[in-house]
Amino acid sequence: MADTIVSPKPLETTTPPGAEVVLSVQGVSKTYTNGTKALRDVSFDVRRGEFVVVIGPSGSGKSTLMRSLNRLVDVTSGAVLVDGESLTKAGGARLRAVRRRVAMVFQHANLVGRLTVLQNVLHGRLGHMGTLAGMFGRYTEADKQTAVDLLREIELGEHMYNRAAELSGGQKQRVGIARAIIQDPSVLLCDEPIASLDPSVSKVIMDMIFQMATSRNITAIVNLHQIDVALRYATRIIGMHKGEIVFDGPPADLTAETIERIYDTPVGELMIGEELRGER
Ligand SMILES: Nc1ncnc2c1ncn2[C@@H]1O[C@H](COP(=O)(O)OP(=O)(O)OP(=O)(O)O)[C@@H](O)[C@H]1O
Repeated sequence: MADTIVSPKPLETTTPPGAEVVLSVQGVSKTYTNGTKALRDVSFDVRRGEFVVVIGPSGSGKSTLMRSLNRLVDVTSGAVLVDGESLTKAGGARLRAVRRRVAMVFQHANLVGRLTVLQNVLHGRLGHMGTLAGMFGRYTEADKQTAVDLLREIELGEHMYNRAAELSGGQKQRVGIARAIIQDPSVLLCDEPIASLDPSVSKVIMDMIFQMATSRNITAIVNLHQIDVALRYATRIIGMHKGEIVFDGPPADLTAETIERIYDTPVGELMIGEELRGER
């Protein structure tokens, strides 16, 4: 697979200098029950408005990290703070409140196929509603209007009453993004959002994630396999290797040497686009 869907020129960053920390990962380790150490003492802070891309070879712990940030995975030690509140220690209603601030876009969108596109977007509001109201789908008029507006923004307005199962892969992912955005999160997690899409659709999806997050000042953390895409969009890149962070900095600092350290492979043997081989 040639991973050259966009040229490696970083977009303008909108990160305000000195913005507040919205996500703090403090000494996080994760050992699965089979003994695999997926994360080893991982620490970093992310500020409002940053667009962070996490790269690393298969098995380096990117998905485990992502899933630790919304507690789909319980960490073995360390802490994750969202807007200063502990996600790792919270339980019950507090946990629900903290998780509400973290939205996720999945590789396969994870929509409910038998429901309409509009209902799928509205699902992003469930965390804000009481159990009964959520069970009976009693969304507020404001929520419904926001969902319709978002669907128009992502150019799926005419499909809002279609069943989600009828959409293409790229359209489903757009709905997944709208569902995450309507949650009004502080942090948007995207776990390999373009891994199952072709290059032209991938560009549309990455542009959409970037635009929707940065225009709303939502901090985004995106797992990607494609280094050239990471360089194009990221305001900051985190490189993982065997469960550890081995690079954390701006795209301009990602040298060929660093790429080799992250992937444990000579740059010439990686499919990263010609520009990156000679010039970095
Ligand atoms: N549920 C699990 N139980 C046991 N081991 C797991 C589990 N999930 C992941 N692992 C292991 O943890 C390590 C990190 O996996 P993870 O999926 O986080 O890596 P990744 O960088 O996201 O990989 P990929 O790019 O292939 O998705 C790997 O060795 C993996 O086999």
